[in-house]
Amino acid sequence: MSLAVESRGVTVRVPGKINLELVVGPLREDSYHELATIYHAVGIYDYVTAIEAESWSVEVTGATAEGVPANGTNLALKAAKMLARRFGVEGAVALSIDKNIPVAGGMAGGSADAAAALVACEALWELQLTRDELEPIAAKLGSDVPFLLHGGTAIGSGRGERLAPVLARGELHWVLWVSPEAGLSTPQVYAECDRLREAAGIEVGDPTPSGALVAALRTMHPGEVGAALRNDLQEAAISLRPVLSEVLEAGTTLGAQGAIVSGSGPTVVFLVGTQAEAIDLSVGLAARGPAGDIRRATGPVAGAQVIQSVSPTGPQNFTG
Ligand SMILES: C[C@](O)(CO)[C@H](O)COP(=O)(O)OP(=O)(O)OC[C@H]1O[C@@H](n2ccc(N)nc2=O)[C@H](O)[C@@H]1O
Ligand SMILES: Nc1ncnc2c1ncn2[C@@H]1O[C@H](COP(=O)(O)OP(=O)(O)OP(=O)(O)O)[C@@H](O)[C@H]1O
Repeated sequence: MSLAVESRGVTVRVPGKINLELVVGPLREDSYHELATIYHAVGIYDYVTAIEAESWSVEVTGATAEGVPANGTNLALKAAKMLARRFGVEGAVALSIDKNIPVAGGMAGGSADAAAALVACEALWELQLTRDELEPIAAKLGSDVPFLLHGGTAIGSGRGERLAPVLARGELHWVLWVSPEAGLSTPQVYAECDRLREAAGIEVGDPTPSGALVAALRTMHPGEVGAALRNDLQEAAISLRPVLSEVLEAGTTLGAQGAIVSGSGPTVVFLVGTQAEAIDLSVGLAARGPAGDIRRATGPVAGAQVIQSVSPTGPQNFTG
């Protein structure tokens, strides 16, 4: 995307995330669940451009734009306004979002756009803030937003907003099954998880990340990482969307080394060993799996990054 030269603007690229591990603890008094999660940013991107403007606005285009609000409820616009309020910025911005991350798909697309809007506006307004300094505002916008500021692979605790880096060298190859139906609501999936636990008489304690996954991430061996994937919301997502169990089974039968629902779903992700295996699995799933959009991505990738900045003196491009 390129900007008109007469306007000052910044474009940020931001990835979606999956949760390699999502251990859901008890419901807290503030209505959030205590979590132990391992976030992993994957190379499916939204692009958020912030241009100096007289009044606040947002427009949404791109492959997955349908259903995304182009008004004050858009999380990216909320993020830009919150940053302006916090630092006494008087101007406004016109945001445009080029959307490719599945919507309500469990890949934190709205959170990604919010993180991107913070990074874009911070650069546009020359606030000189570090990512760590943006984190408290990010956490107010949503539990997943701080992670999308950083990307990579990281442990999340608290309600998911407290981050610690994980040593993960190398690259993982993923095949994604994206639901052709509407997405799932995150609060509904958490509520279904509570309901299923209550019905089964299951009481959970404080969540802790499993050593097995952290150890597997040190070698990045796909068989070991695949065997250690865990998502406590998976059963709830399947309960609300039964086709997901067929999707998981189809990918496993076709040779995936790991198969898991992403976050609150309904996107399903499969881990394979190489790019060639990813192509083979995509072809097999498209031919024999339940109907869905099949995509490929690698991870980990960086979080929100400025890729272009335009001023009256001309554009400046950044690699990323
Ligand atoms: C499913 C995940 O994507 C896994 O990373 C996140 O936990 C959801 O993160 P998010 O979409 O940024 O969620 P938020 O916007 O903070 O919260 C939306 C709703 O999800 C539920 N929620 C979220 C996070 C959490 N730790 N416990 C919860 O129960 C709550 O009902 C909350 O009202
Ligand atoms: N910029 C945005 N992009 C996508 N959805 C947005 C945005 N702003 C607000 N929304 C609203 O948020 C809802 C959830 O969208 P999102 O794509 O973030 O879900 P998700 O990927 O399941 O989230 P998570 O994985 O963080 O639980 C959408 O249905 C939409 O109404």
